[in-house]
Amino acid sequence: MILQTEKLTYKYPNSHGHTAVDQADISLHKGETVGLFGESGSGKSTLGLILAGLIKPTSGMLRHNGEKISAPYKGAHRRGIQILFQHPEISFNPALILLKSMTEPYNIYALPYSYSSLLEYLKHYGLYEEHLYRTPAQLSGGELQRAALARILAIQPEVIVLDEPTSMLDVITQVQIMNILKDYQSKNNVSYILISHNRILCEKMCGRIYKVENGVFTEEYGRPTDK
Ligand SMILES: Nc1ncnc2c1ncn2[C@@H]1O[C@H](COP(=O)(O)OP(=O)(O)OP(=O)(O)O)[C@@H](O)[C@H]1O
Repeated sequence: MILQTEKLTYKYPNSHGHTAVDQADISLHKGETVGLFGESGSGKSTLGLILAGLIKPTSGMLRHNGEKISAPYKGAHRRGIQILFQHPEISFNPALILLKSMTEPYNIYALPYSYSSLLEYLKHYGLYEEHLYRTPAQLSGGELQRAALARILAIQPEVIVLDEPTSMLDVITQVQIMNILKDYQSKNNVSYILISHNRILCEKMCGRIYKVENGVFTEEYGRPTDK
């Protein structure tokens, strides 16, 4: 089991007692895609933020590869669990050109790269030299989301939380992103948590689905994946 939660609970400090995530028991295996499906406000993104180590649960426990972890993650946990947001701007410093943002993970994790290897790598994401000298505001939503994904995959995480990764994109870019994710998973055995209010997408991508209603996560079995 790569990720497991036990009675994970979260109440926002200003929420007057409302429980955003209510004793969630979630499990994720290596190479698996699990869906979190539910209406707006049901608690999906909050659980995603907890799993990614960006907020600390009010109570409950989270394990990564059997080891108890708590935010902010460090070392292998930090590198191993990543999140792709619906709005990729969140992940980029607005003042930096893309070249600076793209080299960041290589520098943080001391991974080898060269300018030409970076250019070659980015080609697979439909990004070219011309894009590297623009700031996030000078890139389209689709380009920025592909850059966000390229940046995450460069560090070879074990788990990626995909929080509505395609809902702001046109259909062609949606398909591109989903194909990159599927292809990467088949080669690297990465695990995904797919957060979506789109039942069809969840059923297409996920082996298992948790239905989310008012903070309560209930496991359902979706159709087998078509990987
Ligand atoms: N920063 C915050 N402060 C207080 N309450 C919040 C905050 N963020 C979310 N909430 C509340 O927590 C609950 C769960 O929100 P969450 O964003 O996790 O839902 P969601 O299922 O991801 O919704 P969506 O599909 O619209 O993104 C909602 O009632 C929401 O209003």
